[in-house]
Amino acid sequence: MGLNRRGPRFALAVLHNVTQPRRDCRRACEFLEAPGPFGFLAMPCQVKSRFLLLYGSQRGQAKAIAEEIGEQAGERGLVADICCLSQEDKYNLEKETAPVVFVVSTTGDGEPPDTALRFVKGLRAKTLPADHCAHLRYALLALGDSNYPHFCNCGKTIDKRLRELGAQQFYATGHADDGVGLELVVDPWIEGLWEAMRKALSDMSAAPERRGCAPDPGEADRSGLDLKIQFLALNDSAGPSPAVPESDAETAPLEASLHASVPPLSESALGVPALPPPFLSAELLEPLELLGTDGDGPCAEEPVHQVSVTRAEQLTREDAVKTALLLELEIAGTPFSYEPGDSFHVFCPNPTTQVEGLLQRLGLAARRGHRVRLQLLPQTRKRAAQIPSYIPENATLHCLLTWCLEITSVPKKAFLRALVDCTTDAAEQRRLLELCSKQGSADYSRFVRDPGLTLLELLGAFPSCAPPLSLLVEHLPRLHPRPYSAASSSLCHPGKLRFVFNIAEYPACSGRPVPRRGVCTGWLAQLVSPVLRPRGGPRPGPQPGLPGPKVSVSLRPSTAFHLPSDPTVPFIMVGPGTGVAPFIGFLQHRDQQRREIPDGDFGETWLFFGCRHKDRDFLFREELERFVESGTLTHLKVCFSRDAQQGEAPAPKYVQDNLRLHTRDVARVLFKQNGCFYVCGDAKNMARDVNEALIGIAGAELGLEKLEALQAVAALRDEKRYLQDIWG
Ligand SMILES: Cc1cc2nc3c(=O)[nH]c(=O)nc-3n(C[C@H](O)[C@H](O)[C@H](O)COP(=O)(O)O)c2cc1C
Repeated sequence: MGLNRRGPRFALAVLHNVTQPRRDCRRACEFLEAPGPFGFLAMPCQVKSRFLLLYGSQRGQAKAIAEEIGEQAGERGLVADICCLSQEDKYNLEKETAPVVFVVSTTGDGEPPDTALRFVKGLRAKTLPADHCAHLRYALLALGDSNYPHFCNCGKTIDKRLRELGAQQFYATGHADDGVGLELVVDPWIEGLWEAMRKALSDMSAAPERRGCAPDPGEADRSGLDLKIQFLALNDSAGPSPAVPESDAETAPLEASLHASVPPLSESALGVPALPPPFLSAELLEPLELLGTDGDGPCAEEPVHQVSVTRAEQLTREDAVKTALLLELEIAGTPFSYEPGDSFHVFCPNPTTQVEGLLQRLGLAARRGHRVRLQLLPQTRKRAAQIPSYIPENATLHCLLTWCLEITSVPKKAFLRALVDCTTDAAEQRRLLELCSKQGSADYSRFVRDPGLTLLELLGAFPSCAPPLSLLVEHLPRLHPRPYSAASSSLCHPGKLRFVFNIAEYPACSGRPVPRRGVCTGWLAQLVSPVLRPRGGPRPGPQPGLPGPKVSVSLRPSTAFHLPSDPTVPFIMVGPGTGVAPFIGFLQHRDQQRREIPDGDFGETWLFFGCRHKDRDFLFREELERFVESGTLTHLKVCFSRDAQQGEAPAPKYVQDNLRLHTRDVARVLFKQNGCFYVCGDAKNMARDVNEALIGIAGAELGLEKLEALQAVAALRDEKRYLQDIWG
C-alpha cells in the first residue's frame, strides 16, 4: 500500500472503499440500520442479511464481477450466496425470499452463455403462470458488447421475462459495454447497488406481504445510474506529496501522452477503483531441466490435434491494405471432421518478443525454466478465490507466460490500480491512478485501450513499476485459442482443412515504439513464412532437413451456420473480406454435390462480397468466377470500397449498398421463397449495417412500417434463416 505508507497529500474517494473497514457484524448493523427513505430498520445485530447472487458467464468476466460483488457484500456485512446459473441444485428461485442479483453476459449471436442456456429456456417456458416470479425482487447487470447487433441480449431477455412473470426490480438494470470498457457501467452500478439493496432488504423484511404486488417500473432505485462519484478535496495538511508531482510550468507537458497528463486531469481529485485484494502467491521452485522450454505447449481442456500445414499462400498483393493468407492443414488420420460453416480453434503461443521482454522487465530472465508454484494467500479477502485451473501444476515460468496468460491483453483499470502499489516514482503513481480513474477515462481509452497496449508496453512508460509475478497471474486473463471458420469442403478437399485470415497489425503509438502483429495471426505468418507462396508466384520448393510447420487445433462445437439441409432452398451469403471464408466452403460443397447429381434441383445462390481494391485484395477471385461459370453461384455481386468511381452511375461501396441495389431479389428469396440469409465478418460495422439494410428491404418490399419490418427480420432469426458468424 505505497500510498498509505507515504501519506499522500491528496485523498482518493476509492469507489468501493468509501467507508473505513470495520468488523463484519458492526458493518451489517450499520448497513441495515442506516436511516433512509424507509426509516430505521430494527434487525438483530447477529443476523447477516443475505441475498442470492447468480451469474451466467462464458469467458469469466461476469463470474469475476459477481465475485467482486460478493466480496464487497462481505465487506458490508452482507452474505451473498453466489452460484452459477447452471448450478440449479444450489438455488431455488421459486422459493427465494431474499433479493436476487443477476450478472449475465451474452455470447454468440445474442445468445446466453452455455451455463445460462437451461435457465433461460426454463424462464421462457410459455406454460409459466403470469405471477410465477411475483415473489422475487431482483437487480440485473447485463454484460455485452455494442459492436454486436444484439447488445446484452441475454440480460435483456432475462430482465424482460422476469418482469412479465411479475418479479420486481429493486435497482435499475445496468448494461455494461465491453466495446468501450465494462467498468464504465460496472463500477457505478455496483456502487449504487448497496443503497438499493439496503432498501430492498428493508422492504422485504418490513412488509413481506408486499411481495407479490404488481411490478412498478418506477419503483426501481435508479441511484446506480445517477450515481455521482464522490471526490474528497485535496488535503494540503496531510504531509508531503509523493503522489502529486510538483507543478512546474517549464517541465509541464504540453500534450498528454501515455505517461504524462495535462490540466485539468493532472490537477483533478480522482475517483479510482478499489484496490483488488491480492489472493495468490507465486514462488519459483527448482528448474525443470528435463522439460526446459521445449516441453512447453498449449494448455487445453479439450482434445488437441497437432497437424501439418500443407499449403500456405498469400491471397493479397503486396500493396493491399491488409495481408490475407490461406493455410491448408492435413487432418487425415485425426478424428477431426468438419462441415462447411464449422469453425475450429488454433492454439498459439504469445509472441517471443513479449515473453522475453516481460522476463527481462520482471528481472526473471535467468529463471525462465523454473517451476512456478501458485498458492492461495490464506488471509485473502477475495471471496471464492481460486488458483486458475488452466495453469498446469508443473508449468515453468516460460510456459506460464507463453501458453497460459494472455500477456498481450489490454490491462484493465483494476490492474492499473494494483500496479500503482508496485510503483515507486510519485509522478508515475499519479499517472497510473489517473489512467484508472473515472476522470481519466478518456486518457485510458486513448492511450491504453484503443491502441491495444500490452502490459510490457505499458511498463515501458512506467520504469519504476515492478509488479510481482503473482499480480500478473491474478490480473491477466487466460490465453484463449483463436477461432477460425473453415474455408473449404471436405467433399472437395478430402483430409484437408483450409482457412484464411488477415494478419492483424498494431501500429506504433505513444507507448509502442515498434509496431507489433496480432498474437495468432502474427505467429501463423511467421511460422509459415519459409513455405509461403507469394501471390501469383511459384510455390517454394521443399526445405530439406527442415520439419514442416505444425499447428495445434481443436474442434469447436458446431453452430447452426450450415448449408440448408434441403438443397432446393435458395440462399444469400454476405461476407466482405475474409468473411467470405465459410462461403468458399459452402460453394465448394455445393459444386461437388452438383457434379454428383447433375440433374438435381438446387436453389439459387447469391454472394455479396466486398473488397477494397479489385486488383489488390479480391480474395478467391478465380475460384468464385469458376463457380459462376459452372452455375454453382448464380449471382456474384462484388463491390470495391476504395477504387475510383468508373462510369456514370455511382457504384455501391459496401455490401449493404449492394444489398439495397438488389432489394427486390433479396426480398423475394427471403420472404417469398423462404430462403436463408448468411452473414460472416466484422461485427462492428458491417453486420449492423447489413441488418439495417435488411430491415429497410423488408419495409420497402413488403410495405411494412419500421416496427413490422423489424419483426419480419426478427422472425427470420427465430426460424434460423438469418444466421451470422461474426467477430468483434
Ligand atoms: C464470441 C463472442 C460473442 C459475443 N456475442 C455478443 C452478442 O451477441 N451481444 C453482446 O452484447 N455481446 C456479445 N459478446 C460480448 C460479451 O458479452 C462481453 O465481452 C462480456 O463481457 C463477456 O462476459 P463473459 O466473459 O462473462 O462471458 C460476445 C463476445 C464473444 C467473445
